[in-house]
Parts: sequence; structure tokens; C-alpha cells
Amino acid sequence: MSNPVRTGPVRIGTRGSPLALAQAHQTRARLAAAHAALAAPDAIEIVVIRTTGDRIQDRTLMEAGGKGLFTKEIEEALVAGSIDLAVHSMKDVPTWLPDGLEIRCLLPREDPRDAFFSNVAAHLDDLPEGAVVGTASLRRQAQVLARRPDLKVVPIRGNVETRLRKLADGEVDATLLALAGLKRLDMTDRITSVIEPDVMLPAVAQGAIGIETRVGDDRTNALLAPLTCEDTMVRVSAERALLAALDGSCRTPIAALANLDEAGTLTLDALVADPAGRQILGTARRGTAADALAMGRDAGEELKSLMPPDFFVP
Ligand SMILES: NCc1[nH]cc(CCC(=O)O)c1CC(=O)O
Repeated sequence: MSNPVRTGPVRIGTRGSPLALAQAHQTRARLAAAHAALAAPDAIEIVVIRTTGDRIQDRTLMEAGGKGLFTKEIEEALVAGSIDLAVHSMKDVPTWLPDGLEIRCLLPREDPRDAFFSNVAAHLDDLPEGAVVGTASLRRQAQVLARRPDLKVVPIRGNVETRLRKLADGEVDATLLALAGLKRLDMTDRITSVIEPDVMLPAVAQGAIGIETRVGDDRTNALLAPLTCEDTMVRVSAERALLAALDGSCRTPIAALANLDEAGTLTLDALVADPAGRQILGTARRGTAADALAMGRDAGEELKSLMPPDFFVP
């Protein structure tokens, strides 16, 4: 049976966190700007859905285990037809989507770099010996410890306010967050400094917003077509092809960043690390947009073949 054409409001499914809501509102604004018929106040509805990831506050996400903690319940609503599109941080979207769902639309990517916060140092390199860095991200942990083996990394979670309070209380000396999220929340004034990718390579797809729909939902896919950013598609395709080659089921810290320059050259930098930061294995590829998937796959296969067993987090 084909999808009947819906005529009601376009329903956007999203998590309820401030960042997720900012991303859903950005999507609504872009849809309204692209389609006169969607500019009416009741033409687009935002439906807040609580995910497993939102319920887990006391443990790090790694301990909670499993992929798709921030997407599962939203995807279920999409499959069930109670929403028409789901807005995600692509960083949180698992390598493989459920059957019947697709991500054809990526909004223009925000700055993919990480931001550094500290009351005791201007940069990661200036932290005093033995300083405590709060992060629950194994990717950030590994890169911090590889550069500064003297530092101590402790897991912290929570929103920006919670983290800044932990900094102010001296519970941690520094923390790291994605710059993209801070920009979307209009909180960049709280940042101490931005970390360059050669110091801290971002997560796959960091800074990209993806919009997931039902395969065959022509109405929604047509509405989203003018919103998609081709450069972002190419870059994120290369990075996610790397992730797929490395096999999303392993929890090794992975970082990757693809860039596309004005001449059409696509570059991909990628690394895997052991969580303790004792060893980082990096690689790079250069090509054109047409090579995005092959570059990602090839770089991923190289890293996989180089990885010793102790890179795998049990
Ligand atoms: N893991 C949570 C998450 N997912 C997406 C972002 C930031 C926004 C983005 O990368 O687009 C964050 C917070 C962070 O890492 O600081």
C-alpha cells in the first residue's frame, strides 16, 4: 500500500532538550521560509518525544550501552506515522537506520570543532599538571590523554549550565563541548577557546543536523528537498562511510572530519584510539565529492586492519 497523501500539519518529532528544540525550531523556520504554505503558525507542529538517552542521567552513556539511545523512540513514532519527520544531531544517529526510514536531508553544517571551557587555563595545553578534565566522551578522553598523559579524565554529563557549575565548584578544571551546540543555544560567550581539529578531531558528523523521513513519503521528502545542503551531504557521507567500515558495533573511540574546498577537493582525516590515549592511529584521504563513500570506506578499512585488540572497549 502506498502512503496516502496527508493534508494536515507537518509534524516534526524531536527530543525535548534545549539543543534538540533549537534544532527543531531551526528546521521549522527553514521549512516556513522555503514554502509559503508552511508559513502559517499552525502549518508545522513540533512533537516532543522522550528517548532512553533523556531518561539516563546518573550513568555515562557508555555504561548504559547500546546505540541509538537518542533516536529509538523518535524513529518508532516516525514508523508509526505519528510524526512526519525527525530532526537529529547526526552525531547521535547510529550507522544503520531502521528499515523503511531514510535521511535524505542534511541542513548546512555548523562549525564541527570542539570548544574548551576552563577557569584555570586558556587552552588544553596550558592546564596545570594533573588537572581534571570532565568528559564522558571516549573520543575526547583519548585525545586529551594522548596529548597530556598527566591529566585526569572523569566522566561528567549534563547540560551546559550543569557543567559550568561543576567548573565553578572546582569539581573539574576543564570540560569540552561541541561548538555547534553552543552556537545553536547562543552560548558561545561562555567558551574559553575553540580547539582546532589537529588537536581534537571531532566526532563523525559533529555539527550536522539530519532530517529522517519514511521511505516513500513523497510529500515530506519534497518539502525537505530545498533545505538540503549538498556540501554537508558529501562531507557527512565520507565520515559515515568510515564509521560503517569500522563497524558501528565496536565502541572504540573514532574521530573524523571531511572538508570540501572551493576547488572541489574533498579531504578526510580520521583516527581511532585506545580509550586511555596510549596510542592514536590516524589516516587521511584526498579526492573529489564523487569519491566520498570510497574514501570513507577505504580509510575505515585501513584503520580497522591496524587496530590492536586492546583498542576495543569491553
Ligand atoms: N552527544 C550529545 C551531542 N550530540 C550533538 C551535540 C552537539 C551538536 C552537534 O554536534 O551537532 C552534542 C553535545 C556535545 O557533544 O557537546
